[in-house]
Amino acid sequence: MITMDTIIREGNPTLREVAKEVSVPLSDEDIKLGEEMMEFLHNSQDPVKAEELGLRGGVGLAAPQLDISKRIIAVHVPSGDLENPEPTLSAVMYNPKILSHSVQDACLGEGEGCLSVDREVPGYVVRHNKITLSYVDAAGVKQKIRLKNYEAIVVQHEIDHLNGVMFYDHINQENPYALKDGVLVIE
Ligand SMILES: O=CN(O)CCNC(=O)c1cccc(Cl)c1Cl
Ligand code: NI
Repeated sequence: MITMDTIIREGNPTLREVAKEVSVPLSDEDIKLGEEMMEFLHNSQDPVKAEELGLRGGVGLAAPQLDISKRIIAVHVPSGDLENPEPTLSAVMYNPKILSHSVQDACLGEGEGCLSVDREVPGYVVRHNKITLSYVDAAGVKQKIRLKNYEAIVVQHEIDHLNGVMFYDHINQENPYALKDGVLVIE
């Protein structure tokens, strides 16, 4: 089971490597890893389990955060509305690739956090507002989807991990809250 002890922290060189594509058809090992990554996200978002296991909450996770330099990410974005418990996006993605993106940029008003970063790093993380993404799903099927707003931001945070990029690499050092005209701030 993945716990906070499994997650490597900044300073570990694996976080700065470009991860390798996984072979398709998927190996049992890679399928099992994806399942464990998704289980971690579920546990981290469950108040009882998170407290029991001492987990920080997360809506995404990338294999390099487990010191495994493979292009595998898991995302589980709850709808945030108790009436409708269905997540807005829940998937394990193998070899995810951004095929195209909007001109429109966006950032989260609250900034971003990372389980591999044991500190707050304030500031806007400007990303693409909309992306067209291809990936291989847990069943080994090639998928092509379009994402926007929060879901697109989360997936970009995870794909950054596959390329050795940390969220704070995008923050303007002079003025962390500087914004170019037209950037959408997502609250
Ligand atoms: O790489 C994944 N993590 O580090 C998990 C913890 N961070 C989050 O869940 C998180 C929090 C805020 C904004 C974004 Cl975009 C993300 Cl992804
Ligand atoms: Ni992260």
